[in-house]
Amino acid sequence: MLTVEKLESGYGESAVLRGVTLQVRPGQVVCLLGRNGTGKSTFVKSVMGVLKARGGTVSYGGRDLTRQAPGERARSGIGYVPQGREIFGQLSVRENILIGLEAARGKRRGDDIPPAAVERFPVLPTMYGRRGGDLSGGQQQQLAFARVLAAEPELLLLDEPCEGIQPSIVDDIRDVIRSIKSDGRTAILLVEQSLEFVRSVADYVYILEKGSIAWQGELEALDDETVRRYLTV
Ligand SMILES: Nc1ncnc2c1ncn2[C@@H]1O[C@H](COP(=O)(O)OP(=O)(O)OP(=O)(O)O)[C@@H](O)[C@H]1O
Repeated sequence: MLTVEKLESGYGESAVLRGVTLQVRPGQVVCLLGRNGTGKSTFVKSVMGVLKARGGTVSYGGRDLTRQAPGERARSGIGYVPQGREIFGQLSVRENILIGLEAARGKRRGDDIPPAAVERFPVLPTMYGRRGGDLSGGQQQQLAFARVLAAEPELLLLDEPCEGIQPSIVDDIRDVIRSIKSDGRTAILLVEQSLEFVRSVADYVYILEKGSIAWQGELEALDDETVRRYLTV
């Protein structure tokens, strides 16, 4: 469903991605690993179109999205939870979710939050009136998920969703990812540092090094030697 071919991207003079090819199939959980600074976030941003690709192609469901704006990609069914969550701190929890819905569907249809947004986060409806900025880190991460799940995406891009979050909430996020996976309607491309977390959710793994894919394979093939070679710091 998502096919990225020979993607090149970077900032100013510096080239970060030098021809990255990756695929995500329907319902799959694909993890992108790599040491710090290898370009994992750059990759996800380029897939979403937040950062312009300098070469290569991004296609989704057979459509070439390479030159589409992020909003267009969202309307095609791609949901993005950025690193650092990017909650609107001054807006209420309800507004944060409705804005996600509006962004993905073009315009707002009333003020109803669809059940799909919050069914996995029972705490959120009890906080609809609170400011996003007043939530804890873990609650903000749940809100960031709810904001994209509201539009029922077919592909979810998750950039380090467990970063800076306490262990009990990490377990909750793992449960959410597993529940999305078992529904089988939404594929996930996950950037994650914790190998233990990756082992508990992934189907397929790609490892980035020096701007290109150094290793790829089924989760079961990710052995200690590969981890030492490409991931140990
Ligand atoms: N806005 C930016 N402007 C210039 N350089 C950037 C910018 N964002 C990232 N970089 C550089 O691009 C490279 C890749 O960064 P990126 O954040 O994609 O890596 P990452 O693999 O996601 O790292 P981490 O695991 O630390 O989040 C790094 O050298 C980083 O310093």
